[in-house]
Amino acid sequence: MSVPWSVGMFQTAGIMGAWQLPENTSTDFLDLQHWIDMARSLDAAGVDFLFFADDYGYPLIDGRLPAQALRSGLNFPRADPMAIIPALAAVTERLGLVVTLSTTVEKPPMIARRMATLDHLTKGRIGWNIVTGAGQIASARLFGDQLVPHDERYAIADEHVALTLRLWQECWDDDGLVVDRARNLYADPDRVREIHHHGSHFRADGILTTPPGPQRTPVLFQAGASAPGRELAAKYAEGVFIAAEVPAMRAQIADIRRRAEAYGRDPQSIKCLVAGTFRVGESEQAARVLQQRTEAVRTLADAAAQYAFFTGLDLSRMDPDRPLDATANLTDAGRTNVERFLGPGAPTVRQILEEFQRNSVMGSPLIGDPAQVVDQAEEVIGETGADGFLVQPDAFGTFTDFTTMVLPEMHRRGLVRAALPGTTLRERFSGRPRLAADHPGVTAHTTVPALV
Ligand SMILES: Cc1cc2nc3c(=O)[nH]c(=O)nc-3n(C[C@H](O)[C@H](O)[C@H](O)COP(=O)(O)O)c2cc1C
Repeated sequence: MSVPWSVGMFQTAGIMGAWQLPENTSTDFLDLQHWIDMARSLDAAGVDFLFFADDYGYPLIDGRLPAQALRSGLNFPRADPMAIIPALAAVTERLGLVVTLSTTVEKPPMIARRMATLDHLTKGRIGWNIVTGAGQIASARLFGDQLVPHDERYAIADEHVALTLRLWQECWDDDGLVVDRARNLYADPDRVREIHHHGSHFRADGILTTPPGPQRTPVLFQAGASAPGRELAAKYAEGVFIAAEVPAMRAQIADIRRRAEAYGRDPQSIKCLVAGTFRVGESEQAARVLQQRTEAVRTLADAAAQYAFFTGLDLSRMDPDRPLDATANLTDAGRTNVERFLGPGAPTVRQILEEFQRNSVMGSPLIGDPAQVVDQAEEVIGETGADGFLVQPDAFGTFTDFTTMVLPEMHRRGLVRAALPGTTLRERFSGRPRLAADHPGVTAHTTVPALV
């Protein structure tokens, strides 16, 4: 736990909040101006970063997209957030930009090159959210691939990140790019080198052709809280996104920090951000009315389709009066939202559906006037040991309620920084320009002979 808190903002390149409400503007997500306006206002508000979740997958039940997912716009449709990022970099000065790329779908040199390019274009404000893929069943089908079993996806992710880090950390020295016209020397052959990686899942002999940007390696985030997900976070993440009930989040954070210590990392160097919904109004009454309007547009059928997206499980076919079967956790889709509902005092299937109808994956909202929601936020941070929030969009798909009502109250209490230090995302997020000295991207670094 640390003060000041880090504050990031959650989006997808799709519809957000309760799109059925007339005030919701997220239906403009295919209009670049929608994103430009949002990024500008977040830049002015001084939050740490704007984050885009992403996935090639979508809800799938019995091998088909359920009609309900289309009707209600559930994790469908989606655009590609990577295409939006450069435009946002051009109209903002301080805002960090964090984007998701899956280690199951993308190959290491592709991620390394795109992220290194974006590190330049954003002037060191880019971050990578490492995931193995929530909607992996639909994604594998779309790509014509076999569904890779859950734990193997994480083994692939581990090797993927190790290789991608080598491409960022080892191929170029800081002074490899010379651009000396008098000496006719563009890049120095003594300061650029091949890496060689021959692993179980990847093989690479070559060079990342993009020179390092201001951060060299983008800030590394991770999301996916199953046991192997927490292991991946403990090894590589600088920031982790979590969403669950408070006791579960406390346990997840403690577990990630414990595992990080076993990797020789400072456990406090991993910042854990709670995915928080701030349902705020000028008065508690106004906030409750907004919450009711938001809940009213979601049905139990919506909840079932969305649960299927995250877990591959069809709750609508299960006995509503019993808890999930313990074997549910053998699913080869995401497991965070299965593990979350197992164990002592486990809810029934009906209760899980009702929880998903209200809050989907994000846990209970903080509801009230600005002072009340910030009181609740302080409690969540105190009880979980988290380091800040990944703020969900409001009911209208934007962050206006947060930036105009909640953030000023956080500032008044000294919970967030008055001014952002440094210029890069990593400087602001963790106070250092590059990966920490105990990060495996640095400790695993071996000096490789340069080109001759
Ligand atoms: C705030 C937050 C953001 C997330 N963003 C993504 C995302 O962009 N893409 C994705 O595939 N999974 C994302 N996840 C994780 C998924 O919910 C899912 O748990 C994961 O991809 C599957 O891994 P698991 O088996 O460890 O749960 C996010 C989770 C949280 C809490």
